Amino acid sequence: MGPKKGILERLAEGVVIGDGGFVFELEKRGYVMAGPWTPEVTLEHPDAVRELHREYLRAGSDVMQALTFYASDDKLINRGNVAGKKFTGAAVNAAACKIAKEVAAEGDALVLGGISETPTYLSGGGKAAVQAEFRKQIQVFVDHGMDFLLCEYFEYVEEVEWAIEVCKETGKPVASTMCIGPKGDMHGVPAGECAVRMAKAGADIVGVNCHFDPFVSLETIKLMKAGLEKAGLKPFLMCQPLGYHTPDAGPQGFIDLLEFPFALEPRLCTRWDFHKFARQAYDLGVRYIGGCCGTQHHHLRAVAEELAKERGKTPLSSEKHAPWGEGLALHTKPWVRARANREFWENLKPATGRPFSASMSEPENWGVTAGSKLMMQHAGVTTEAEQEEVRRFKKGGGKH
Ligand code: MET
Ligand SMILES: [Zn+2]
Repeated sequence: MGPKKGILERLAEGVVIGDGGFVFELEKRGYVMAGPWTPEVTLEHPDAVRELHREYLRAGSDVMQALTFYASDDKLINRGNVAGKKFTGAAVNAAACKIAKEVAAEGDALVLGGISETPTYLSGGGKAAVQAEFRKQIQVFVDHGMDFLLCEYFEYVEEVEWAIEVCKETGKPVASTMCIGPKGDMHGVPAGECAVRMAKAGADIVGVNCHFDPFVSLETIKLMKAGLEKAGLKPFLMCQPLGYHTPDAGPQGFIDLLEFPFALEPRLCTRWDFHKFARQAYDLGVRYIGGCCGTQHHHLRAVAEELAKERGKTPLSSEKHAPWGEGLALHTKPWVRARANREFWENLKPATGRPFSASMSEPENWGVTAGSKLMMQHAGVTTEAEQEEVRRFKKGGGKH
């Protein structure tokens, strides 16, 4: 085998599959604490991290993203290091890089080092202080020869511009995803403008991660794409959404849902939702497709199976998963065998099994929030005239 193809080459040739949600999955498995969400697990339980990388590789993931989320010193020291631990960003990040490289070598995957928003920025620290935090992390990625860099989970475009600037100093390809929805960043900068600013700062790949479901995230990508086209910019597009449905979320996404983070399971997307997402993302021109919080092995495998033709290969774990549920043809019960087909799974509207489960956690907002259009469609309000009526009703404080 010759040298590995780089990320930009792979994106130019076809579609790249990202990874799933590490901190969320490892929280459920007992290795990460919800609240700080910091990844000391790379030092405390490296095997748990290694196993999750392997699961994603088996699902078709082309990139082993080192588990470096929130591993800046300012975050670890002030809001991480649970139970008196004294791990530094450098130590956590170095361990993460080592594990990612080890598993990547078991396949043909690239390795990626990522930085995310900092408490220093959120508490009003200036550019120099914020960039100093990033520089420490990025030095570790350079020392470990990571293939490319990612700025992910930024709520403010100004901070991600500073992040991209530091990443560019390395000469490595840079990807950049903000955790924003169709309403834009937390200062109200529109999504299209955020994309343009990320690209102008030098990002080769731009898009969104986290905070919103696959379909709301694609709405944001559409706005980003329109902004980029208008500005004559052509970075690759990237989308790593939640594995949860969030049509009722406001501008800050799932963080504000009452179920965040411990009762989101009834909102979990199915693998069939991810088939649909992968197709829509691909058709929209998104070439880097993965997942964030809540996404698991089977979501990524669904992306890889949906795009098997485009990629010219199926994931390793398809060995145990016939397309569209066809493995059920071997079931002993005839009524289950009847579900061994695409039509059945594509058209199924899964129940929650909870007699008092509302479809929206804050149904009173359903005409006015980010995904309101989708919510209305779910609720059967399909024509533009009906939707307008709902909007008017909601704006009038519910008075008809
Ligand atoms: C809260 S977003 C977390 C992103 C990170 N890549 C992870 O999956 O853990
Ligand atoms: Zn996430």
